[in-house]
Amino acid sequence: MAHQLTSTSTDPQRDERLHLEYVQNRLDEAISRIDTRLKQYRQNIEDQKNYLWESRADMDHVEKVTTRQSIEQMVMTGETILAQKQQLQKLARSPYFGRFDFIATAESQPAGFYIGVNHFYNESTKEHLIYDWRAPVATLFYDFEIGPAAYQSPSGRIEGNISLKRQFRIRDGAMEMMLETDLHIVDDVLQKELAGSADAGMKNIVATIQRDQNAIIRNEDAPTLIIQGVAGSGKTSIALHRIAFLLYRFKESLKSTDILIISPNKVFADYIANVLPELGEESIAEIGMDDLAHSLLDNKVPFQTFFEQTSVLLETNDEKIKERIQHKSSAQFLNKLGEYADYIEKSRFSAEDIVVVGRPVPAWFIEKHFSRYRGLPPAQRITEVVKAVEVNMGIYYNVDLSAEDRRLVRTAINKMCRKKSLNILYKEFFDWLGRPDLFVQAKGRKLEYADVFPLIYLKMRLENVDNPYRAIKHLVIDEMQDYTPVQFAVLARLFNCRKTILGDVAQAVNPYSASQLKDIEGAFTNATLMTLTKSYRSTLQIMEFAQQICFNPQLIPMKRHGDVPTVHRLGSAKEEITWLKTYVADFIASEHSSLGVICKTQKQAQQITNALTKNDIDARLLDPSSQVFSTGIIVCTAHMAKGLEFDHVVIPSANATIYHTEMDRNMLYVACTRAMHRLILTYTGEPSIFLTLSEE
Ligand SMILES: Nc1ncnc2c1ncn2[C@@H]1O[C@H](COP(=O)(O)OP(=O)(O)OP(=O)(O)O)[C@@H](O)[C@H]1O
Repeated sequence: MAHQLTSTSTDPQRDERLHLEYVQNRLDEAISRIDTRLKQYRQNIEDQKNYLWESRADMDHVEKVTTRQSIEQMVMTGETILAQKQQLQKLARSPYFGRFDFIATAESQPAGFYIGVNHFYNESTKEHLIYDWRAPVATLFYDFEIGPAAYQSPSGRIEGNISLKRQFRIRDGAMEMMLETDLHIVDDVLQKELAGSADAGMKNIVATIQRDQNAIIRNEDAPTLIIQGVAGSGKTSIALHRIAFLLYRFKESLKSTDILIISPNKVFADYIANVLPELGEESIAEIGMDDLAHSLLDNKVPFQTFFEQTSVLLETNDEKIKERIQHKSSAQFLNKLGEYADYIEKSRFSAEDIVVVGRPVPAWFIEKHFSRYRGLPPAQRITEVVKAVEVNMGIYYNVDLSAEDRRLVRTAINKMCRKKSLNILYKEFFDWLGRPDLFVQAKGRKLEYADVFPLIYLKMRLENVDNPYRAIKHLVIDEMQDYTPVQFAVLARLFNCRKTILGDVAQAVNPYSASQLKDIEGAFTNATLMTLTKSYRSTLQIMEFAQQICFNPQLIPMKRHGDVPTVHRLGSAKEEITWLKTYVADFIASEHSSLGVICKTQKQAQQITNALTKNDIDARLLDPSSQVFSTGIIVCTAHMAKGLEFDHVVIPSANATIYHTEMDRNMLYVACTRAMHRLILTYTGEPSIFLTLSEE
C-alpha cells in the first residue's frame, strides 16, 4: 500500500514536515526492532560459544563441527541484519528526495509516492513509506510532469494522472528544502546540485536524473547498449546508475560479482568507486586494458602502455608512428588480420598420407581432424589427431596401437606442422601485407601499443586462449572512443555477455587510434545506440570557451552561469609559476575544494609539481601508477584527467609552440571540459592557435 492521502492542506510545508517526522519515527522503530534482533543474535552466539568451550570434552567431532557451523551461520545472518540496520540509518538521514501523487485510471483514490535511494516498508502499518528510485512506479517521477502519465508495472501498463509533484533536500534528518514543482524536474534543484563543490569521488544523482538519462538507465532490452554522450553529459554517472538499476531489477540472476568495468586508469576507478555503495550496492570489479592485455599474453610479452604511446606522440609528433597507429586502428586492418589468420590456419599444416602398422591413413583424414581441434594449443591438437587415428585403426582395421606405434604417428603428424611462434607469425603478417615497415619495436625492445591487441587477436584465432572472464554477465566499457576495432573484436570474443559501452567520440586522447561510432556499432551485433547531448558539468561560459576549441554541434550546454574563462599572457615560464603560486593561494582561501592543473605532458606536470611543492604547496601529481583520486591541488596531464572533474582548472603553457597539432587540440578540449566552475589558461610567447579569446 502506498501512502494514502487524507486531506488537502493549505500548509504543505507543515504537512511535509509532519510526514517526515512520521517516516523518521517509523524508521527509528524499525531500527530498534533490528537492534533487539541483533542483541538476541549476539547473545545466542555467545551462548553457543560458551557451550562449545565448556562441553568440548564431552562432544564428538561431528557435534563440534555442527555447533561451529551453527555459530558461523548465526554470524552471517547477524551481518546481514547489521547491513539492513546501516541501510535504515542511512535512510533516516535522508529518507527521500521526491514525492508525487498519482491516481491510476482504474482507481478512485490518489496515492502519494515518496521516492528515495532505498525502499522502506513499514510492517506494522503495511505501508510502503518510501519507494526505491529503481521501482517501476518511480519512473513516473523522472518521466512525467503534472498531468497524464503511465508506467510499466510487473502486471502491465498502468495509466493515470499525476496531480502533485514535490522535491526535497533532506540532510542529517532535517528538511533543508522543499519545492513544489508543476514542471519536469528542472533547473532549480539541478542548478543547486551542479553549483556545489567537487567531492573526492563521483556523486550519485538519483534526485535529479533527467528524462533522457532515465531511459538509458532503465533500458532492459539492449544486449549491447552504446551511450554516446557529449562532455559532461553524465555518461559515467548514468552507466553506474544503470548497473544499480540492473542489480535491483534482476536481483535473482545478477550479482555485483557478475559485472566488470573496463576503466581508463586506477585513479578513475577510485573516483567512481563510491557511487554504487552510495546507492546501496556493492562495488564492482574493474580492470584496465593494459592489465587485460598482460593477462591474455600470460605476462610474457613486454609492451608499451597506452599512456606511453600517447606521451611519445605528444612529445615527438612523429609522422611514422602516427601512420603505424592509424593503420592498425582501421576496420580494414582488422579484416586483413582476420584473412591472415585464416591463411595461417590453412597453410601451417600440410597433411600427408601415412602408413601405420602397414595400413594406410589418408591425408584428408588427418587434415579433417586437425581442423576440427583448431581451438586447442598445438601439442594437445596433435594428441587429439593421434587419438582419432587410433580409434580409426580399431574400427576399420581392427588393429590396436602400441605405445611405440602412437609415438611414431605423433612424430609423423608433428612433421606436418610448420611451427612458428606467435610473435614470428605476427611479424610475418606485415610481410604478407606488403608493409614490413609497419612493424617496429618500441623503446626497450617492447611491443608497440598499437601491436598489442592485434597480437592478442591473432593468438585468439590461432591458439586456445584461456578466458578467465567467462562468468561475467555484464561488461561496462568506459571511454569507448579510445579503443580500436581490433580491441573491440578482442572484447567481443572474450565477453559473450550484455554490455554497456560509453564514451564521446569528440574526446579521443589519441585521434590516430580513435574509433568512430560506426566502427563501434559495427563491432557488436544487436547494438542499440542512445545519445546524450546536454552537458551538465561546466558553466555555460566554460562550455562556450571549450566549443571554440573543438566545436561539437550536438552539444547543448546547461544554462548555469559563472566567470568567463580567462587567458593570461606571462613574460616567462618563471613568471607563469609565480602566477600559479598566487592563484593557488587564492584558491585555498576560496570555498572550493579541488583545483586541477592540467598539462600537456607528464614531464611538464612533474616540473610544475616540483615547483609548487618546493614552495610548501601540497600539490599531488597523478601519473599512470597513481591509485587514488582526492580533492585539493592535483597536477596531471589531460590524458590522466579524462573522466575526472575539478572545481577550478588551470591550463599552463597554452602556447602556440605547445598546443598546435590536432592531437593537442583534443587534449586542450579535454582539459577545459574538466572544469566545473572556473577555467584559467596561461601562456608565454604566442597563444595556441586554438585559443580565439582576446587576452585579459
Ligand atoms: N542528472 C544530473 N543531475 C545532477 N548532476 C548531473 C546529472 N547528470 C550529470 N551530472 C553531473 O555532471 C558531471 C558530469 O558527469 P559525468 O562525469 O558522468 O559525465 P561524462 O559524460 O562521463 O563526462 P566526460 O565524458 O566529460 O568525462 C558530474 O558532476 C555529474 O554529477
